[in-house]
Amino acid sequence: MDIGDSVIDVSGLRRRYGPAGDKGFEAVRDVSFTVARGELFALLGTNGAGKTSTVELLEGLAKPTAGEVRVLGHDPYAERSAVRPRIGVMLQEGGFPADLTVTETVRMWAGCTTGARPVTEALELVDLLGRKNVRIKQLSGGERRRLDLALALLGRPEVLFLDEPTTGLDPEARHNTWDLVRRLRAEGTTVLLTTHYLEEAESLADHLAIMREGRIVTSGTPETVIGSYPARIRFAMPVGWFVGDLPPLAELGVVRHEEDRGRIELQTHELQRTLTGLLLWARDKDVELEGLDARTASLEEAFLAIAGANPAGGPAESGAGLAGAGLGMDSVAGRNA
Ligand SMILES: Nc1ncnc2c1ncn2[C@@H]1O[C@H](COP(=O)(O)OP(=O)(O)OP(=O)(O)O)[C@@H](O)[C@H]1O
Repeated sequence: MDIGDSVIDVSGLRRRYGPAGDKGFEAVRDVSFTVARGELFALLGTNGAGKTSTVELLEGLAKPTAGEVRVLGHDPYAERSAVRPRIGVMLQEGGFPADLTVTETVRMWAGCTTGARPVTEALELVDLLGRKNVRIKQLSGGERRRLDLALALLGRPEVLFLDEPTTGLDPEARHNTWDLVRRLRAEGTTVLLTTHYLEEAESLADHLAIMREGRIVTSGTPETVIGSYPARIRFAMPVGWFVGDLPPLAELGVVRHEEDRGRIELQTHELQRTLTGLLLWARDKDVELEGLDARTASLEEAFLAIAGANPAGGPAESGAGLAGAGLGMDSVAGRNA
């Protein structure tokens, strides 16, 4: 990646809460990544993995214990006045005065924002125009999230930080938010997103990183992260036939297989080769593989294997995974290229 093109540069980032030693807690441990201009980067991880602690450092809300952050070429903490007008921040908890109406809230925010969008435009973007005279305390949780987003977008930011933007939204509002984020990205906005919705990351992200216990344990494009986990082929063994009757599984490219009461699952990194071998065998033997189902791994499977406390099924030897702990995005993505 051309460094001149990057909008967010994070290197060796650490964040400790409390004092050094056992009494403190290091929530971010040697995190490095780069986000290019116009890209959507998703930070994923289980509860407590360190996503918000990391994003707050990028937003300039706290000073790193160690390491470097550059947003639009500046230190967002030390040079806050240079960075703040160019970024939009949607925090997990907005916290607005409960008695103000939606319009009053946006107007108040616009008063502190350089080059703010008109109130109507901001509310239209997030589908809240119909609720403009409603008081904050009467909004639903999902409507408050959308108001948070409207405020983050008010100053037409070059970089947008979205911390779990669709939590609490119904499916329609979530899809509308995704469309809006896609539109903003198409207009050149760089977006850093944290989310627990893997479908959201899979569908929106150009690059993603999965954190566990304060570290990035894997990163790359959604395709490379998913591609390092095996595809699965499932079928019922024909009556009278056994796994041992199949061609040697290693020759078919199978890396692992399981059998449960006649149901077979083959795992492979070469889905086409394995499937072809299996189907040719079935044709030669003139048998039907009932319930045949072949699919690549999903981001959810990869996530559970990587970020979960109880990893199941490992990454490809050459792929991303726990072996990548502590590596920055480029080095891990490079291994998957
Ligand atoms: N102010 C604080 N003081 C001490 N520990 C904290 C503080 N804030 C967060 N932590 C701890 O740091 C760790 C990382 O928290 P963080 O909120 O960054 O995780 P997260 O990945 O954003 O989680 P979630 O998905 O639940 O929002 C957690 O163990 C949390 O308890």
